[in-house]
Amino acid sequence: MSHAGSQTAVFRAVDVAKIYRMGEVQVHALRGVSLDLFDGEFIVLLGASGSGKSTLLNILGGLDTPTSGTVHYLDRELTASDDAELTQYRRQSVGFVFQFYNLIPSLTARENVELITEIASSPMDPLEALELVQLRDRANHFPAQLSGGEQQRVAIARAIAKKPKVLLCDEPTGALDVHTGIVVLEAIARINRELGTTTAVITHNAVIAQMADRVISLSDGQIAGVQTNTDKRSAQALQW
Ligand SMILES: Nc1ncnc2c1ncn2[C@@H]1O[C@H](COP(=O)(O)OP(=O)(O)OP(=O)(O)O)[C@@H](O)[C@H]1O
Repeated sequence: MSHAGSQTAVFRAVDVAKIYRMGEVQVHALRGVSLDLFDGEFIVLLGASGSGKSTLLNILGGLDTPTSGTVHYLDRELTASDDAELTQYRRQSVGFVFQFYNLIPSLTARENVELITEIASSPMDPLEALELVQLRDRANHFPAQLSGGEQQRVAIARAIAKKPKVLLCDEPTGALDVHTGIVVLEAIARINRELGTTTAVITHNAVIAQMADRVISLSDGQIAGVQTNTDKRSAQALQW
C-alpha cells in the first residue's frame, strides 16, 4: 500500500536525540532526528554500521527511550509513557523481527506462533499467520527441521499473528543468502500489502530499498536523505 492515499502519521518523531553514556564516554547515536511514518507505508532505513538505525527502530518500537525529543505513536506520546505503558504498547501494537530468529527450539512452528497469540487480545489463527508466510504445511516442524529462511518466516508469522499496527524489522535478511532473503522480503511485503501493516525494515543493502515506498537514509545519527520511490519493485525483481 502506498502512503500516498493516506497521510495519517502513525509515528511522529521530533528532534530525537539519543546519547549512550558509558563511563567517561558518550556515544551520540541519534542527533536530532525528525520523521513522520504514515499509515500503511513500507519504509526502508538505510545507513552505514553505527549510523543509528537500530537505535531509531528500538525507540519507535518502545524498546528504548530517547535522551531528548518526542515520539508519538498515533495520539500516544511514547516519550511520556512509563515502562508499563510501553510494555502494553509493544504487546498490542508492535511486531518485531530481528536478524536472528529467536525461535524456541523445543516448540513447533505453530507452537512458536501460539506463544504470542495466547497473550494477544485479538490475534489471528496461528495457521493463518503461517499461511501468510507460506509455511502452513510446515506448521508441525521444529526449528531444526527448517532452513534459515523458513525459520525467519516463522519469526515473521509470530510477529504478525497478533495483528500489530506496525512491523519493525532489524536486518531481517542479514543472515540469509540472496535467494532466501528475497523469499523473506516477499513475506514482509505481502503482509504490508494485505494487512496494511505499517512496516519499517533496516538494511545495509541498498538494493532492498527499491521495495520501499520511502527510503530514509541515516548517517552519523542524522537523516541524510528521504527518497520516495516512484517505481517500487517487488522482492522478486531485486538483484544483488
Ligand atoms: N546500548 C548501547 N550502549 C552504548 N552504545 C550503544 C548502544 N547501542 C548502540 N550504541 C552505539 O550507538 C551508535 C548507533 O548504534 P546503532 O546500533 O543504532 O547503529 P546501526 O546503524 O543500527 O548499526 P548496525 O548497522 O551496525 O547495526 C553506535 O556507535 C553504537 O555503538
